[in-house]
Amino acid sequence: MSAPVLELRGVTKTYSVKQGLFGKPKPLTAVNDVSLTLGRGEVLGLVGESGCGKSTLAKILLGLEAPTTGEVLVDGERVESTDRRKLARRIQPIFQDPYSSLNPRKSIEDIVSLPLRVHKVGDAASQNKAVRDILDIVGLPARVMQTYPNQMSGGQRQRVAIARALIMKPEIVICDEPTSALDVSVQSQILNLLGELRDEFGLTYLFISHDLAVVEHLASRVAVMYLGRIVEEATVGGLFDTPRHPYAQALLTSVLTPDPGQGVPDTQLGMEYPNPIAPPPGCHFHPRCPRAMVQCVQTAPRAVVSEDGHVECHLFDAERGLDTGAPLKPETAA
Ligand SMILES: Nc1ncnc2c1ncn2[C@@H]1O[C@H](COP(=O)(O)OP(=O)(O)OP(=O)(O)O)[C@@H](O)[C@H]1O
Repeated sequence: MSAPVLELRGVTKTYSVKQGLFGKPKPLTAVNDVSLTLGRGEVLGLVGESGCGKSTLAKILLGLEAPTTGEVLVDGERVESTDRRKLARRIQPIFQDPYSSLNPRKSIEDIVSLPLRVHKVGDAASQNKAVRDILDIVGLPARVMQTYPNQMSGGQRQRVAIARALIMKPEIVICDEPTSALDVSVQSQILNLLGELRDEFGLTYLFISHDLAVVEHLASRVAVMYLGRIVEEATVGGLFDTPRHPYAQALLTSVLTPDPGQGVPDTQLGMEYPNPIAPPPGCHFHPRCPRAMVQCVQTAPRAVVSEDGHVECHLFDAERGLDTGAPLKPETAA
């Protein structure tokens, strides 16, 4: 990988959450000690179920939230969330829902030119030309400039959102579920467009999705997130060939189910997603893991690839080395 353009070092974000009217505030760790790097021009996929912390991570990268601990570096330089203006020129978002992320009372020209006006880039004439140019690049005719979001289809609106993100010529684009509100046929058009734009402008993407099949389309590497932690990071090929973490294995199985796009069905993992205010002890995944061992209640095992290519979870004992433990749920143990 080339020198990282974006780096997260041990980033944690904890919110204080009150449960009920008289409940005492409790800490909720939305992002837990996450370290990631993105090389220039790379597409890193970030996958995980709803509530695992993907959007919080995106907000930290966009300077919309400050990490509780840890740091974000752009081109090796530490970024403070107070540097939001500086960050906006380099990192731009594309959000999930083009219906709610575009102001319905503003014309497309106003929406797309807003970043230029906020950052006082050029005069009115050059801003108008920049809007025409970027609309052309994302495949929209100049005549849409005077129309409003409600006069457009979902795919056209997402093209507008992409144009707005790119008008500042950012280096990094945080795509937070950019296609999940769109029809399947439109999804692939938008994914293709994002791929073309990346090639043309050398963009770096963090591509967030709950759907591994969508990530596979664009990303070269994938990070799998569970309860705020990155549980596995691999190349797309590596993850699809030999997923190590049992959660990554479950995600992959869900890609092969006849109802793609729905994340991991609860039925497959046996229970609902845990409450991040009271995460399970030991390995956070153990209550849902079909291969959990008794010891997983205390400690997270390591995934080890055996000589025949099988992935097994092993406990690590300083004296005995790697060892398999006793199954927690004998009835499901393979
Ligand atoms: N401002 C906040 N205050 C308190 N808790 C929050 C806040 N923002 C997020 N959370 C909690 O942090 C956890 C992670 O949320 P986040 O939105 O980052 O997850 P996600 O993976 O992006 O989910 P989704 O795909 O549903 O948006 C959730 O339990 C959420 O309720």
